[in-house]
Amino acid sequence: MEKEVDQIVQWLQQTVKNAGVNGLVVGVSGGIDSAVAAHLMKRAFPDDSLGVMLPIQTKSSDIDDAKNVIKNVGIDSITVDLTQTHDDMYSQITSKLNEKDQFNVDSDQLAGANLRARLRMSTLYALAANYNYLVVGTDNAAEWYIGYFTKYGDGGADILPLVEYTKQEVRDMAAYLGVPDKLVNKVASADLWEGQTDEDEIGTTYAKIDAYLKGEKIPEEDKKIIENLHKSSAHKRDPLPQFNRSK
Ligand SMILES: Nc1ncnc2c1ncn2[C@@H]1O[C@H](COP(=O)(O)OP(=O)(O)OC[C@H]2O[C@@H]([n+]3cccc(C(=O)O)c3)[C@H](O)[C@@H]2O)[C@@H](O)[C@H]1O
Ligand SMILES: Nc1ncnc2c1ncn2[C@@H]1O[C@H](COP(=O)(O)OP(=O)(O)OP(=O)(O)O)[C@@H](O)[C@H]1O
Ligand SMILES: [Mg+2]
Repeated sequence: MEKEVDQIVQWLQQTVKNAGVNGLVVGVSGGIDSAVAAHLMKRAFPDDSLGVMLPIQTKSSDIDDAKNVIKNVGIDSITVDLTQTHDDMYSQITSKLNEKDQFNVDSDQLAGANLRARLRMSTLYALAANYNYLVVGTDNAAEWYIGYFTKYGDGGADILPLVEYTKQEVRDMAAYLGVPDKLVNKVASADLWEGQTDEDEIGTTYAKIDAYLKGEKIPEEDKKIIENLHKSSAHKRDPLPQFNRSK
């Protein structure tokens, strides 16, 4: 693990150097992925790493977890509460749709949820520009493979240090980096709506997705879920479709 961590840290340093910027910024949610990212960043750039807490109607226990991550890592931090901004924007959008009698209740939960992720992304980019930093995305291999992220939301980032690590590998790395057990074993949640958990929404478990990615045999039903999600989220990983004049 020590070697893996050293390699990621060196890669972070090299990538920042190649980009001609000063350091790195990440959103810290109180979840495991951003805790690991923050630790790695602190190792790479002790004086040029920023952890940002971006609550949007966030539970106080998650805010406490995020504060503890900031404290344990010893990283510089900023909190920008986006609750009011989100509520204003969301109500403007829905009231305009209601005026036209075109508000789609069925898509509402996800549309509102993705708005949160995109507001967080916008805030991180504003801070990145201020400090001349890059935005660190926290997607792991499982999330990336099935497209479990908001396009241009948490998926909108400059670099992805954890994208080749399974969820379990991220947990193992967290334990090595000294993240408290409580967080290492915390149920993964995107914090996009009350009571949301990743595994409930996805319909399979991280353990099964990790196993699938390692080429191990998993139940047919889970394999189908994973393969369907991978296929339907290809547009999030591929380059943008561009009209080609010469064809
Ligand atoms: N074939 C295609 N080619 C090009 N673009 C295509 C497309 N199909 C849809 N699109 C576009 O993509 C949009 C749908 O993608 P997107 O907006 O991402 O939305 P979607 O994939 O529907 O939802 C995001 C998922 O990621 C989860 N999430 C989000 C944020 C954080 C986390 C977390 O773990 O923390 C998890 C969230 O709970 C939800 O399950 C469509 O509205 C459309 O604009
Ligand atoms: N309240 C928040 N404040 C700051 N950043 C956030 C917040 N919620 C989500 N994010 C950002 O969005 C990323 C994606 O969320 P995701 O839930 O996948 O990761 P996590 O919370 O770090 O770990 P886990 O998946 O175990 O919950 C986070 O890693 C973080 O960078
Ligand atoms: Mg989370």
